[in-house]
Amino acid sequence: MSKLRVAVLGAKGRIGSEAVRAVEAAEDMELVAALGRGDKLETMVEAGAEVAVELTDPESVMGNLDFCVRHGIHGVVGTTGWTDERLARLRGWLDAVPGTGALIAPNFSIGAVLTMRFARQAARFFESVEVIELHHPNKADAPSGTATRTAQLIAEAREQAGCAPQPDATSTALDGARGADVDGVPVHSVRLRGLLAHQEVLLGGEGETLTIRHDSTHHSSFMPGVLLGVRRVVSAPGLTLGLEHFLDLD
Ligand SMILES: NC(=O)C1=CN([C@@H]2O[C@H](COP(=O)(O)OP(=O)(O)OC[C@H]3O[C@@H](n4cnc5c(N)ncnc54)[C@H](O)[C@@H]3O)[C@@H](O)[C@H]2O)C=CC1
Ligand SMILES: O=C(O)C1=N[C@H](C(=O)O)C[C@H](O)C1
Repeated sequence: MSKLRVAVLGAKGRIGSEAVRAVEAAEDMELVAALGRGDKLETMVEAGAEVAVELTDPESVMGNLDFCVRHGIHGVVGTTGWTDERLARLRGWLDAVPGTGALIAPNFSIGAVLTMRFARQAARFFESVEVIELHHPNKADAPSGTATRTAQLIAEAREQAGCAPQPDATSTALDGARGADVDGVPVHSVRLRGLLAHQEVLLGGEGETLTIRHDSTHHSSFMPGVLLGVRRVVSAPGLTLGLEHFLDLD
């Protein structure tokens, strides 16, 4: 069986270095390029990469994906900073190169994917819902990509179910006290030394609350999802948003 030829972009970063180790350890994959900032993307083409695992930063990701798609290299993308406009641009590039696929995974860990799924399921049954994400203080963006996606999924579910806007009688507040508003869902970001990646979804109704909490305590939590993405993206042309599409969830 021939091995999948994989490149990692952002190979010296916190998650990128873990991905390099995971790809090297996978029996069905060969790491053919491990690129850091300033390295030439052409190296991937010369090395015959079939899939690029993109783990850089929001400033770099679009240029890297543009290059990958133009060269028929599939993308498995964990980098954050996605907007509707960016997703539409990526879809356009993928449409122009039929057969090429890209997975955008706001979170590669199974627990985080399930948190998003459970939050979406629960959202319509409660009057109130807020998201708290907690990360290490070196994280560049806030809110996290996972929290943003979680809030979007909650908002979609509530809109489909015809839920009323959340009750909130706040009439005066310090800037930021009520968090960021993501499609009507308050999202609060904590940055704390000692943490890695954590999220709570708080749901409240009359006389009860439900808390869904997920903790990634090591970057290894993301690796089964990264490897699954690499294996599946080669036969999933176009844009796949969320690892859940590659998991057999109900
Ligand atoms: N989807 C997921 O499950 C996860 C996503 N992330 C996301 O991955 C991204 C990276 O996170 P960290 O590793 O913590 O950051 P980091 O800052 O430790 O690593 C990023 C690396 O990318 C490099 N880089 C920047 N531009 C580049 C370019 N054009 N080509 C090649 N390398 C380049 C940087 O020099 C750095 O070494 C962030 O957006 C983060 O939110 C992080 C963990 C899990
Ligand atoms: O920067 C991180 O660390 C993480 N980034 C992703 C995000 O923004 O959601 C995934 C995970 O939370 C870790």
